[in-house]
Amino acid sequence: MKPGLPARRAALYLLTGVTEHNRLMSELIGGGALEKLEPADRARAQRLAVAALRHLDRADRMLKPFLRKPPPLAVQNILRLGVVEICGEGAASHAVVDACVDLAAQGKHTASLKGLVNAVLRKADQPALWEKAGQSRLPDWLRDPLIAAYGKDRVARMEQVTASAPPLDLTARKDAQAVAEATGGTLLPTGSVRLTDPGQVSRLPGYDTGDWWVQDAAAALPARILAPANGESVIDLCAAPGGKTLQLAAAGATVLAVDASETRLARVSENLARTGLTAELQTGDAREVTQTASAILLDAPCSATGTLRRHPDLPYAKDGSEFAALIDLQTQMLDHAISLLKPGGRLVFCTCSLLPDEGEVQVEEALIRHKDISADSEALKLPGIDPAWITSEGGLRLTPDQQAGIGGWDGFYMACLRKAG
Ligand SMILES: C[S@@+](CC[C@H](N)C(=O)[O-])C[C@H]1O[C@@H](n2cnc3c(N)ncnc32)[C@H](O)[C@@H]1O
Repeated sequence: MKPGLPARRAALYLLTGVTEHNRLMSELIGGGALEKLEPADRARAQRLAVAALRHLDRADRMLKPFLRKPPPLAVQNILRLGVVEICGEGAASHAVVDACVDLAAQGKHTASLKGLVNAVLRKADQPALWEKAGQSRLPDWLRDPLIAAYGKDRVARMEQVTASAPPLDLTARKDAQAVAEATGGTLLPTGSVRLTDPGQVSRLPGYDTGDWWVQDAAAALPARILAPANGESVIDLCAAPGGKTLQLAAAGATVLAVDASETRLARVSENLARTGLTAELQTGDAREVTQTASAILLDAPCSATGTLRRHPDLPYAKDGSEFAALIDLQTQMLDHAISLLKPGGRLVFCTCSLLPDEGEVQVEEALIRHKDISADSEALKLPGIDPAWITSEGGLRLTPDQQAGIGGWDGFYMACLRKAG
C-alpha cells in the first residue's frame, strides 16, 4: 500500500463517522477505529481528521466554486480532507491528490467519482482562495444561540481561537514555577503552566514523577475558587477523569470523588496513582449522595461547547437535541448539591459550556429557588481574572476569545454559592 494511505483512510473513516453517523471521535477511537494502524499513522490519522473538522466550513466554501452540484457526502469528505491537507497543512499537492483519488477508487460509493476528486483537487492548491474563504463558522444550531448570548463579533473571535490547535496547559501538584522551568513552559497569571509546542506529553519532565497533570487553564479555576483548607473534607460530585480531584487532593483536602461512570472513575484512580495523591472514590449518581460537607465541587455534565478547540467533532456529531435533558440533570444536581451543603458552607458549580442555559441561567434560577444561598463573587477575584468577566448573577463567564493573545482557553462558567450560616 502507498505510504500515507492507511492514515488518510483512517482519517476519512473518522470524518465519515462524525459527519455521516453523528459519532464523536472519542467513541470511534474507543471502538477500535485506529487499532490496526502503526502509532505514527494513528497520530497522523487523528491529526488529519481534526484539521479537517476545524476547517470544515472553510473547506466547503473553498470547494463550492469547483462543484456544479453538491457531491455525495462520502466524496465531499474526501475533498474536505484533501483541500485541508493541501491548503491548511501545506502538504505537497500532487501526493495529496493521488492519495485522495486512491481513497475514492477504493470506496463502493465513491469509485465512480474518482475523476471528479482528481479534477477538483488539482485546482485546489490556491492559497489565495483559501485565505478568501475565511475562517470556519460553527454550524447554525450552535452559532445562533451563541450569537444571541455574545453577539456576532465576539462569536467570530471565538471561532478564530477554536479553529487553531490549543496550547497544552499543566497544573502543578506543588510548585508551578518549578514545573514551568523544567518543561520550558510559561507560568500564567492564573497559576497554570502553558506550553505551546510540547511534543509527546508522557516524555515531558515530571510526567513519571507525577509533578503535574494536563488541564486547561480555565478548567483549573473552579478548584482554585473552592480553595479548600488543608485537611478540609470536600465532595467532588462529578469527578472523572479527575483533574479537579487532583487539585483538591494536592491542596491537602480529604476528598470524596463521586462519578456515575465506573470506567471513567478508573481514570481518576490512575491519575491519583501517577501523582501520588489520594481520594476516596465512589461510583454512583451525584443525586443520591447523602454525605454532607462544607465544601462541594459540582462540575456537572454539559454540552461541552466550551471545549471545541479540543473537540472540533462536537458541532458536527451533535445537533443540540440532547441538551434539554442535560440542562434538567444539571438543575437536579445543583439542587441536590445545595441540600448537601452544611450551614456556612460553599459550593462551586461549573460547566465547560458556552451556553448560558448551562451556566448563568442555572445559577440565576437556583438563587430564586434557594433563599438561603447567595453568590459570592468576591471568591472569583483570583489573580489573572478580569472583574469584567463577572456576570450580573455573580458567576464567572470564561470564553475562548479571552486570553487570545496567548492562545485562548476553554469556555467555562463557574459560580461560588454560599449557604447562610
Ligand atoms: C464534566 S465531566 C467532569 C470532569 C471532572 N470534574 C474533571 O475535572 O476531570 C462530568 C462527569 O459527570 C459524570 N456524570 C454524569 N452523570 C452523572 C451523575 N448522574 N452522577 C454523577 N456523575 C455523573 C460523567 O461520568 C463525567 O465524568
